[in-house]
Amino acid sequence: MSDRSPRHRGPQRAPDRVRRVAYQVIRQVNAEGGYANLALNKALRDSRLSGRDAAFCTELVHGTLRWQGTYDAFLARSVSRPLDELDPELLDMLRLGTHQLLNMRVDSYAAVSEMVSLTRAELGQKRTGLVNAVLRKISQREMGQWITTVAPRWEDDPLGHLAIAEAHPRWVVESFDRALSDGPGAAPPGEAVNELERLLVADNEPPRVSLVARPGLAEVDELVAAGASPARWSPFGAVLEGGGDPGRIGAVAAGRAGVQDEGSQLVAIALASAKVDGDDADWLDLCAGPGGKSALLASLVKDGRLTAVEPLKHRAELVRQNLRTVPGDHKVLVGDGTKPTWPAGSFDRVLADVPCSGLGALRRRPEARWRRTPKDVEELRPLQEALLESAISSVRPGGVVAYVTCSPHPDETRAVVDAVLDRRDDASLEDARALFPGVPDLGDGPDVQLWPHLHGTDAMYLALIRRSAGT
Ligand SMILES: C[S@@+](CC[C@H](N)C(=O)[O-])C[C@H]1O[C@@H](n2cnc3c(N)ncnc32)[C@H](O)[C@@H]1O
Repeated sequence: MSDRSPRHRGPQRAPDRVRRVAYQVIRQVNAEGGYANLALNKALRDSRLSGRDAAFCTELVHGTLRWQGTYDAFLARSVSRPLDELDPELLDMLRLGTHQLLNMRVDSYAAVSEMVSLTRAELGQKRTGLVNAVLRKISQREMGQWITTVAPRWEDDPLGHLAIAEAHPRWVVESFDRALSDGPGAAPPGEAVNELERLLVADNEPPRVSLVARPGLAEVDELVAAGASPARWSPFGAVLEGGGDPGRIGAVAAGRAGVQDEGSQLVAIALASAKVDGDDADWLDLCAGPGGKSALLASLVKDGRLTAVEPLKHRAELVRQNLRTVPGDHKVLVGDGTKPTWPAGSFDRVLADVPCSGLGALRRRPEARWRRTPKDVEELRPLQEALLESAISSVRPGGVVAYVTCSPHPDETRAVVDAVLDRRDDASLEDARALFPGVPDLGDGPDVQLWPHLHGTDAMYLALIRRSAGT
């Protein structure tokens, strides 16, 4: 590990290598719209950081990106100009320093001194004075004191307080509050805000690595023998409690098992286990890329086939790769799910796992919460409705559709389902809760919302819709 003590070095010493890699990754993510996980993995490989250095670098990158909106509120009180007048590269430097000072056990003197060296190397000597002065101000208070200083009081504005204290944009906090107050599995009156706090805290914890043993190809026991523990509810799931690279497990390397959140497994299993009378050999995955749910559905369809649709070629290729080990006559179509190339009513079961804001998977993508906007949700709505319409038209009378999102935002979940079902007289909502055997806290139904703080899964939403003959 690098020597992190500045005391034995001269004033012009080289910056710490680990912090430099972390800073460059943060810049790439914030300046170029990159994904933290991809950029970090590449940077760790290229710089050959491993062990404790890699862990330190990961915490610097993930923590800084996850908390950056909150840190900006602190920095706004510590810089004499409005933050949007600061150069973005300087702002990222200040955020990285703030994270070390307030959220990591790095000695204040070391953190400031390291950030001054890094600023000199990356941004030039002229910027070091400002970084030194601002970070010294930040170091004068602890995290809790900063929150008390800048956040609205809980008593006056609990959502505004939580937005700062738990690092989520306010509009996201408000949408989660709506979902928890009157969505499926709503908290009892008066409890919603406490539950909201538990959700936001859970969103700030990196998830455990969750695996799926593809039915017929691998057994959970094989994953357990490789060090995983059985998942709580998915009969095909397992969890790598201590983390680590899942690729080292033979079944994963061979594509007989995969990495998949337990919530994603549960919604696919729910669709596969809904009661359907008569023919049951043709299943459709209407929005398939990258194909995690396709692979699970294809290994569950008995004596039948899955058709997987995905408009983006490179994602359709990922679906093909995910299906390569699953026996059967499965098909991948590159196309638009709203423009079916198959006759209406051709399928017995349809999954519409529609493109969404991804607000249910914030644990996985530290930068995502600050990048999404309410406009994204608004703009996705017509596509979500069109895909659900198409899914219902694609299923035969008596067959079922699962409308799924990895977002709990009510405008992407119930609002879409209600709008589409209001327009149709040939489909109705069914209670889906019985399709999640043993899973607690599913509320009053009929739709199902899973939550990170209650189920340890991504916040997956499922509505089960049955097609009737119509009038
Ligand atoms: C939430 S992801 C699906 C995840 C996938 N079911 C899985 O488990 O791996 C949504 C997918 O829908 C695709 N998509 C976007 N527009 C579409 C359209 N018009 N028709 C079908 N799929 C679409 C996106 O490219 C994306 O791959």
